[in-house]
Amino acid sequence: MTDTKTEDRIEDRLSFQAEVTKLLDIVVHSLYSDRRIFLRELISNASDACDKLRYEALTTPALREGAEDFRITLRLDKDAGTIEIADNGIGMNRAELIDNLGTIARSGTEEFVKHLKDADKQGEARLIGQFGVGFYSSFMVAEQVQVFTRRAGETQGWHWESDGGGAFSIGEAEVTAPGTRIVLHLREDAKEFLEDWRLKSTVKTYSDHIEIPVVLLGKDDEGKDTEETLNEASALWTRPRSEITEEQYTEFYHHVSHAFDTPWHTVHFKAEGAIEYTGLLFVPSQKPFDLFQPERKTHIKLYVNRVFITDDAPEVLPSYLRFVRGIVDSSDLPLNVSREMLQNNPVLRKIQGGLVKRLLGDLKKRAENADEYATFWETFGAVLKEGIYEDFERRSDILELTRFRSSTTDGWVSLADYVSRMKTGQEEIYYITGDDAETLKRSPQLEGFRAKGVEVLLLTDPVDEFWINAVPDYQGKALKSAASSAAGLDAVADPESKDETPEETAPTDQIEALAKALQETLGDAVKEVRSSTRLKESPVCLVSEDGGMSLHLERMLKQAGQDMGHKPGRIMEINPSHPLIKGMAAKVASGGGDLSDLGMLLLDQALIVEGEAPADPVAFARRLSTVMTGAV
Ligand SMILES: Nc1ncnc2c1ncn2[C@@H]1O[C@H](COP(=O)(O)OP(=O)(O)OP(=O)(O)O)[C@@H](O)[C@H]1O
Repeated sequence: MTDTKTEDRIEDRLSFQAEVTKLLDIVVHSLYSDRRIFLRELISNASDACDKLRYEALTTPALREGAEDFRITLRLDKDAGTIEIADNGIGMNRAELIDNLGTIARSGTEEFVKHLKDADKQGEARLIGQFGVGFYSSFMVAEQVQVFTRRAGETQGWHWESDGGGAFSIGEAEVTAPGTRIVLHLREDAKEFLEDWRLKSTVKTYSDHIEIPVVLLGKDDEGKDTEETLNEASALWTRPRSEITEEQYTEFYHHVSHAFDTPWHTVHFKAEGAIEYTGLLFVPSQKPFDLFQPERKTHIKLYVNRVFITDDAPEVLPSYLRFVRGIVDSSDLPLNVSREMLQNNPVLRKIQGGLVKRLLGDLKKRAENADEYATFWETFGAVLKEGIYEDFERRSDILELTRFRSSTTDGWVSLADYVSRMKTGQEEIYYITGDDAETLKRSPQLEGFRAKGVEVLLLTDPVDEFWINAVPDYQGKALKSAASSAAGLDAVADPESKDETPEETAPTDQIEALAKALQETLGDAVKEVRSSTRLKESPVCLVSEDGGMSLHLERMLKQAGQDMGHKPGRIMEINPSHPLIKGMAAKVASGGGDLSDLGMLLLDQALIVEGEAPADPVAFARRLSTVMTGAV
């Protein structure tokens, strides 16, 4: 830290957090093709600052005086080449300035920036566009940015300044009233923003929905002060739907969500009845970056009579709908409701019920268009599925909305689709879990299913392992893992066209003897070795015990470093019609030879097919070499 003295002010010079420097570098070097968005970001921040003061004033009477007549003012100075954006909102003190304008507050963005490769600024920069860079977007147009601010309730004002390089300076300043004034010293190539018309049209395009007036201050020909309000200045959600354009909804979505995509779905409605509220909700078309963060936070802004209360009330929506953005405004909550009071609040719980019903109902309607719904499902399906085990009441609704990859068709299928084409004699809905649909489709456990043309749902999201066990059946048909020992296919009729003669199998007693010998060789690596009815081409596969943990879940837990505390009950199935197994069975029957190497190789082969490493890779390689040597 170095101290410099500017105009009687002692200024501290501080470095930006490394990620901010990186981000600024991208911002300055062509982050967006449309640079106008800096204005949207700054107006959005100013409006948030007013919302915050209005809320704090509800519980802190000392702040009440300044918490009215909110407005955001813009001033152009062509001679100085500056644009000023000022608000009379909450303001910032020194610590907040350093924190807010020196670091990246949002952990997801920070993580993302950390991983940005300098080499690919253009490509990755486009991605960060989804997150929004907020205040830092000023540096797209400004070579120097100054902030003058005073926190409501405090008397000391502060000055912050930076040229967007690695550092900023901060010092005391005289600021007459609470709020924030940002002065952008425009770059030569951004002077176009000094034109009134350019500024006005930008505000109209991007900030019309802001509830607080955005006022352009100026002078008329005689040098008298003028004021012109540039936006509609009424909360968008209070306007009739018919008067709101698609573009206005999208801009509002950008404002509330800090995202840049076009919403996949917009729902704007007024609930009337015992509890009244308005909802304006959006389903994004792109994944918000924090979707899989452990907090699983929802992001709905809660208003009471148009006063912003919080965007952090977990009760507004359940976690499995955390991808939804937007606002809810109710007059049935007390205006002085504190964030704490919102917990277990019965009114809010009812509102949540209404919102969930509405959203799931809308998804159901949108699901009628399979292609459109597929884009939603691919983006948010994994999150929505959490509701299957978290929201018992809505389980069946969510199950109806769930889509699956399938072993017999491309594209997405629903459970209803599956049931409608179940085979004669088939009583169960079969699924298999794993990391990747293509590999699952080819897995040996499914050979028998393939041979009988029985469809198997391919579950590849980690969450599938959890909900699937919570759902015993769908329309009375049990959900059964195709990779479990109990997946009996015997009842399912063979395909009519099946005319090839069945493969000759080894005699049952020989197979039993082989299974016993293998069991001895493999020890407790497997719980049981037994003859298979499912295998058609492969000699061997592993299956889990009926009702036991799936092999995939076992792997997931192992990768997550979780000790399962016991040896899993894996069962090795051998194919009695495979030449290798027949040969081994004959050898056991004739009492000849040591089969331990072959036995271990069989197990390792089954493990490899599962995507696992052989238990002892060195021993595996040695055994394989021995066998290969015998073959040359
Ligand atoms: N005009 C303002 N008045 C008061 N605080 C502000 C103002 N502008 C910015 N801030 C503070 O600085 C923080 C960082 O702003 P910034 O725009 O970078 O991010 P953000 O608004 O939180 O999110 P996003 O990056 O999506 O815009 C804000 O969260 C807010 O606390």
